[in-house]
Parts: sequence; structure tokens; C-alpha cells
Amino acid sequence: MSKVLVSDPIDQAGIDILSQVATVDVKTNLKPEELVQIIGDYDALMIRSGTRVTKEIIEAGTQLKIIGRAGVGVDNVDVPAATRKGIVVVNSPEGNTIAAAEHALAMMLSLSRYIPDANASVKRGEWDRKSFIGAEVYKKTLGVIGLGKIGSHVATVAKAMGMKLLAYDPFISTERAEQIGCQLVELDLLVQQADYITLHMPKTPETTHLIDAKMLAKMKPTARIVNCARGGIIDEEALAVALKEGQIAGAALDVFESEPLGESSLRALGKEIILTPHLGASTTEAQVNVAIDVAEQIRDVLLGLPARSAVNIPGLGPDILEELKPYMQLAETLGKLVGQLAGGRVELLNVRLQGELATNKSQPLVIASLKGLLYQALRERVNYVNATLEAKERGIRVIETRDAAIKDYAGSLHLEATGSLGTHSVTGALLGDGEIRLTNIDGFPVNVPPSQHMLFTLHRDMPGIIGKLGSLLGSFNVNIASMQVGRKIVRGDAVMVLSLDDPLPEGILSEIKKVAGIRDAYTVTL
Ligand SMILES: NC(=O)C1=CN([C@@H]2O[C@H](COP(=O)(O)OP(=O)(O)OC[C@H]3O[C@@H](n4cnc5c(N)ncnc54)[C@H](O)[C@@H]3O)[C@@H](O)[C@H]2O)C=CC1
Ligand SMILES: O=C(O)C(=O)COP(=O)(O)O
Repeated sequence: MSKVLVSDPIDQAGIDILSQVATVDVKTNLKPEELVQIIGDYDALMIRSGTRVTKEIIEAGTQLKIIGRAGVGVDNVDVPAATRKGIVVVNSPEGNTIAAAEHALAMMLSLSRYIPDANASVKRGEWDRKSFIGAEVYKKTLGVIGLGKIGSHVATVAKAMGMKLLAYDPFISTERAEQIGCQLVELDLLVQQADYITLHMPKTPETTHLIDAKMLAKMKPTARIVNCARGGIIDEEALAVALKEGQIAGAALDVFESEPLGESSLRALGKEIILTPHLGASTTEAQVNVAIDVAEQIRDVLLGLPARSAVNIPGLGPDILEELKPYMQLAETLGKLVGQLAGGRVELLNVRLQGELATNKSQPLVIASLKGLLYQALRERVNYVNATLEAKERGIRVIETRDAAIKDYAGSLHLEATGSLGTHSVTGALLGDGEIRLTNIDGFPVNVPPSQHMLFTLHRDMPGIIGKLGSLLGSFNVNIASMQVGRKIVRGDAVMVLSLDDPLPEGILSEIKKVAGIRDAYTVTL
């Protein structure tokens, strides 16, 4: 049975799902060195923001197949290191969107009305009303930086509160921003004009310290800033100075450069700052959502199925994935086959989507083809996560083409590879029941199911060859399960495809090539 380590607190709903397929150990608050020591026993690791999954941990995780982040941000995971080792990293892109957006809105309103400090003063027994005269958000300008899922929800709600909306997001179209009621502007303009600024982008090299002393200096003295995205997007030292000197009016932070927040000049500030301990996703609803979402993906990957929200393989909606799953199997089989026919050192792979398949996304099929193609070289080390990277590192050029006009099967996939044994091609299709059929080998039409041990010959179509080959295989005690000849013209060139019950013994291939009329022969193991 597989083993899953859960190293941050997650909802029981997630543990229940994982327990269907694995032994689940929940061990929170582990020190990095403790995690390095035990991770080698586990097939999957499930985390939130509390666990830093470093390169060292990934390298020690020799059995790891998947890292599941029960939330959005994966900045605490060394994703490139995981990709290199073929480990899928999944998250829950939508499970906590509303929770995080509502927290940002709550922070904005709390900041405007000094609710945390007013509350604390009443609890201390005071009745001070004049110290807490706030500001309204109505008709004020909110600048949303990062107009993704959370930013969009914040904008939508803020609009309903009568706020004017500016947005900065280099990857969002003007039309999309307008749909949400935001005017897309440059960052400088946004920070100069906004009364409230809210951050909703990932932490990347570009966004780290994006809000620094210079940026803070451009803001209105009445401006208030909210960060429920990631610590380190705001330079905390510069923020503490700006607040102290009255350069801006307030800040509300849920996330910090280092968590838990240690010694910090931010703690010494007054009612102009609100600090929460990374609570954006901490609602009952969000925790159930993310735990189920990620646990289901871990379960699927442990069962050999693809994950729906992997961050290090192309994003595919569950619908597309469901539809393409059988074709990915076909692509992988054809990749294995053509890779062996072309010999090692494949330099070029052409993947052609034919017939109805031509309207589908090609990327997953290309990845599956590469996974098959590289299997000979890498065995179990190659998977959907690292196949593209491994192919690139081996200098394999990939061409994707489509031909909707080829209609001999409803949808078929054609792979052509050039390697040390020259250029070879295979075509395959799926039958109604999802079974794979090889429909063409090197331009010769065939109709055979793939099998584990196969033999292909290129020969002259003439009497006696099939018999000679059969006797030769028999003399080596190799049993033929099925055999088919594909030819274009009678007595011209032809291919023979044999499914064998046993692998071909050493040395027999050279004997086969000596049979009169046989020009070439290849064995393939699928
Ligand atoms: N405080 C908390 O507990 C939570 C924090 N988060 C954080 O919130 C952030 C946003 O999450 P989602 O909206 O779900 O992500 P998302 O991927 O839907 O949106 C992020 C947006 O940021 C934009 N972006 C990327 N680089 C940018 C840049 N340099 N400048 C401006 N915009 C840029 C992207 O184009 C995208 O539209 C993430 O950092 C996530 O980790 C998410 C959930 C809970
Ligand atoms: O989903 C995110 O990006 C979050 O920041 C939530 O973090 P958490 O799962 O609450 O530790």
C-alpha cells in the first residue's frame, strides 16, 4: 500500500480520501532535518504553507510521486527540483478563492474603521470614540494588483460597495478587466491614484519587493494597502518606515517575508496596521474544499491516473483530461513503438493528430508520445511531468501537425521519428471499446492490436517467406500469437507484424534478416 505524509494541518475530509488508497501519517511541525530523514518512506506529501519543500527534501524523497499543496501558492515548494525528478506538484487553484478574497475585503474595512484596535479598547474597559474616526470606502479608488481569481472577486465585491476600480496585471487583457469593471492601468498610475491597494499576485522574482520604499513614496498619504497574497511582495522594513513617517495611512498584512512572524518593527506600530497570522484560507469551507481537491488528486496519481491541477504539467480541465485519457495511452504506446523502430538517439519526432482528433489539444498527446519514446532510455524515471524537459535535454525536436481530412478512423494519431535506424512511422487509432489498433507501419496499412513482444519485418511480398519465418521462430521455441502482412501492391514491398508470446532470444534477429526476401527486421517490447 502507498504511504502519504501529511505535514501541515488539513481537514479530515482529505485524510478520509487518502485513506482509501494509502496509509496516511499526519506529522505536523516537523523540523526540516526531520522531514529529510523520513520523507524517503513516502509516495506522496501533502502540505499547506507551513512546510517548506526544499531541493534537499525532494532529493531525499526517493519514492515521492506527488506533492499536493492544499491551497494555491506553491512558492514554498522547489517546483523545478520536483519537475526534474518527475514529481507532480498539484494545488487547489480555486478551493480558497472566496476565503482569501473575503479576508482581503475584511482587512480593508477593518483598516478603514480601526475595528481591531477599537475592539481591543472596549475589551480593556474603555469607551473611546474619538480615536477611531475612520474613512468610508464608498466612492474611493481601489487599486487591485493581480487580477486573477482572488483579485477579480475582491474587485466585484468592491464595485458593489461603490468603489472605483483600477487594476494592474501584465497578463490580463483590457477586455477581461473591463468585464470585471476595472480600468487596467500601469502600476505607477495605480499606486499614485488609489486610496486602497490590494495585492493578489504570486510571489515571483518580479513581484518580490515590488512594493518598496520608492513605490510607497508614490502613494497618497491617505492610502491604505492590504497584502493577503504573499509575504515579501511588500518590503516590510520600508513599510514600517512609511507608516511611522505618515507617508501612507495604513496597512493590513496577512502574510510575511518570514512566517511565523518573528522580531519585527511592524509589531510596534499602532492602529494604522493590522496583522493576521496567514488566515486568508482559514475558513471551514475553504479547508474542506482544498483538502478534498488535493487529496483526490493524490489518490488519482497514486492509482496511476493524471492529476487535474498539476502546476508542473500543462493545465488541463477535468473534461478535456477525461476525453483525452484513452488517446494519451494510445500516444504513449505509439511513442514506445516508433522510438524502438527508429532506434536510440531520436532527433526528431513528428506528432500528427488526424481526423476528429485534430480538433483536440495536442500538448498532452505530445507529452504522452514523448513519455513512450523515452521509456527505453529512462524506464520508470520518465513520466508526464518530466518528459518534455528530458526530451529537450536530449535535443529531440518535436513537430506537431494536424490533418482533419484523414478520416480512415474517426480519430487517429500518427508518429514519425528519425533516429539511428532512420525514419519510421506508426499510426494508431482507438476502436469503439477503447482498444488500441495499429493501423499503419512505415506507410503500410495494417490492423493489429499492440502486444508486449512484437516483431516487424520489411520484406518482399512473395510466396514462402511467412512459412520460413514461422519455422525459424519455431526452431527458437518462440510462439506466434498473431501475424499480419501489410502491403500496398501485390508482390511489392510489405511489412509483417507478429505478436509473440515470448521475447525474441538473443541472436535470432540476425538470423531473420538472412531469410531470403526479408530486408530488415525489428523487435519491439511494449
Ligand atoms: N493569504 C492566504 O491565505 C492566501 C493567499 N493566496 C495567494 O493569493 C495570490 C493570488 O491567488 P489567485 O488569485 O488564486 O491566483 P491567480 O493565479 O488566479 O491570480 C494571480 C494573478 O496575478 C497576476 N500576476 C502575475 N505576475 C504579476 C505581476 N508581476 N504583477 C501583477 N500581477 C501579476 C497573474 O496574471 C494573475 O492574474 C497567490 O499569491 C496566492 O498564493 C491564495 C489563497 C490564500
Ligand atoms: O493557498 C494559499 O496560497 C495560502 O496562502 C493558504 O495558506 P494555508 O494553506 O492557509 O497555509
